[in-house]
Amino acid sequence: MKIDVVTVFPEYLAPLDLSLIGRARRRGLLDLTVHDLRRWTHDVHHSVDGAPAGGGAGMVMKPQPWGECLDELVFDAGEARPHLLVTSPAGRPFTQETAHELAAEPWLMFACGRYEGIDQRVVDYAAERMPVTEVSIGDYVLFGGEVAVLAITEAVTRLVPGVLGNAASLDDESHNAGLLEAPSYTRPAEWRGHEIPPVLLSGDHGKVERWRRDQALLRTATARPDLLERLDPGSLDKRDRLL
Ligand SMILES: Nc1cc(-c2ccc3ccn(Cc4ccc(CN5CCCCC5)cc4)c3c2)n[nH]1
Repeated sequence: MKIDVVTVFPEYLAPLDLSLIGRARRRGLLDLTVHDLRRWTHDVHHSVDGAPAGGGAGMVMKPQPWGECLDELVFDAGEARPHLLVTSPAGRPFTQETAHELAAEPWLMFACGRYEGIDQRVVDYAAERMPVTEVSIGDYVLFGGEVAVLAITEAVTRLVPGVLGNAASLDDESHNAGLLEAPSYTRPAEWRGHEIPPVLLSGDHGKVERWRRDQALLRTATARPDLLERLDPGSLDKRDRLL
């Protein structure tokens, strides 16, 4: 998978050099490049923003640097086109389902805005030439798009084959699709007066699986009853319904 990230704070994306994503990059599983948008400015101050048309608070990112960035990274680089992801508080909510959709794409490009966002014409112009999705990681307003890109990049790249060493972790997620995960424990068996639930030390895999399913249902009913509403009724067995 090829990923390009365009930002005025490339150092904000330094965590992408670490851990499993860093290892996947070094192994050639991810071709990830972070670009400084100021590379496509030409004034002495490398300015990337302007006063909002029609007035209002803050500043807006001007279109010219973004246009020249797209020229160099996309239009002048060949026929292929990325899926452009523009993070925004007003975007489509990013979910695990979105992560799976994006993990299947060959080329993603993230546009990290700052200030009050990017001139809308950049999004409209790009959408005439490639798939563009405005995406939000939650109903709160960040200073800019970089944190959202870090979150999305982690969620997507852990689904790319070979990136997450122990593929079993992904299987569990698919098993409990739609529910929150059950609580996890590791040794010691007793810690500051708190014990590991005995069933998990019983060696009875059937009982353990059943206990984890029950816990996932109870946790979901408590923290995210909305997810239960959306569950396919066929995925709940008779016992599940009794909980
Ligand atoms: N999930 C999520 C993604 C982002 C995100 C992503 C990208 C950028 C680029 C800039 N900002 C900051 C910003 C954006 C918009 C406003 C204007 N808006 C007016 C009406 C009320 C809400 C705010 C203010 C500041 C960004 C914020 N935040 N949260």
